[in-house]
Amino acid sequence: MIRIGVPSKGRLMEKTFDWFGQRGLKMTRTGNEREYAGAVEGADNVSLVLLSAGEIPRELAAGRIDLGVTGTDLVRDKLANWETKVSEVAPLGFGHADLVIAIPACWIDVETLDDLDAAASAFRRAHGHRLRIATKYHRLVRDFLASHGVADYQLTDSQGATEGTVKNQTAEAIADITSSGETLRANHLKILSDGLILQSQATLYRATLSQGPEIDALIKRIGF
Ligand SMILES: Nc1ncnc2c1ncn2[C@@H]1O[C@H](COP(=O)(O)OP(=O)(O)OP(=O)(O)O)[C@@H](O)[C@H]1O
Ligand SMILES: O=P(O)(O)OC[C@H]1O[C@H](OP(=O)(O)OP(=O)(O)O)[C@H](O)[C@@H]1O
Repeated sequence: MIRIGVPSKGRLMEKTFDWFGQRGLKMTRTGNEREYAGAVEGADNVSLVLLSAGEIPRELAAGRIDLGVTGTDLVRDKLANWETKVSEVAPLGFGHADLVIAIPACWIDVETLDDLDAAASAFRRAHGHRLRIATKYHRLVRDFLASHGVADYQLTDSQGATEGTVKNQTAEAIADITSSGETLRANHLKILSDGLILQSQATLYRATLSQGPEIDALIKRIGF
């Protein structure tokens, strides 16, 4: 049995169902609207596993699902050496979002990562602790800042409503995804001019642990 992991709710689930539907695999949720159960028509031996988008990278890495749809941001953040654990079958053309670093719009002297580095050192001298950046993307943010020479900061974990942490005074800056930019604007935040960490989109991945002619044939059948 080939197991395909798909986000269990919202726009990502609906668009993923549409995407597979256009390629001859009809996916549906079964049971009542709160039950996380699904079915696939149009191919034998394929089962649908509805999962949180954030858990799909781990399930792929463990080989508990053979194929999975989730954002490139989540795969790259949750899996160390992600290229060894999964391979990209196809970008799906939806779920676009940019992972960015944003700071208070009122910090008029801070526009770039170099400015942030200087502001972080000044912040530490003035406050006795490091400037806090709130995010759920720990690996991606750490790697990005290290590669740009920014070191005088600390990450604060934020699993949601991250843009609110600055107003709530639990962080001075944030790293989060944005698409329309409205949430950043509404929370009086601005993106650093060189603060784009990653452009993400929903992507179909194959688990490295899942090899074999059955999966090759299914991937070929959907056109890849
Ligand atoms: N506003 C948005 N516009 C476009 N894509 C988005 C947006 N918000 C989130 N995404 C993308 O959707 C994917 C899932 O995001 P997220 O983990 O926040 O989903 P969720 O529905 O909250 O999942 P969970 O079930 O884990 O709570 C990520 O890859 C992310 O980049
Ligand atoms: O640029 P925008 O179009 O305003 O979209 C960006 C927002 O969308 C996501 O939040 P989501 O609604 O998924 O909730 P979350 O805070 O739980 O992540 C993301 O975390 C931003 O907060």
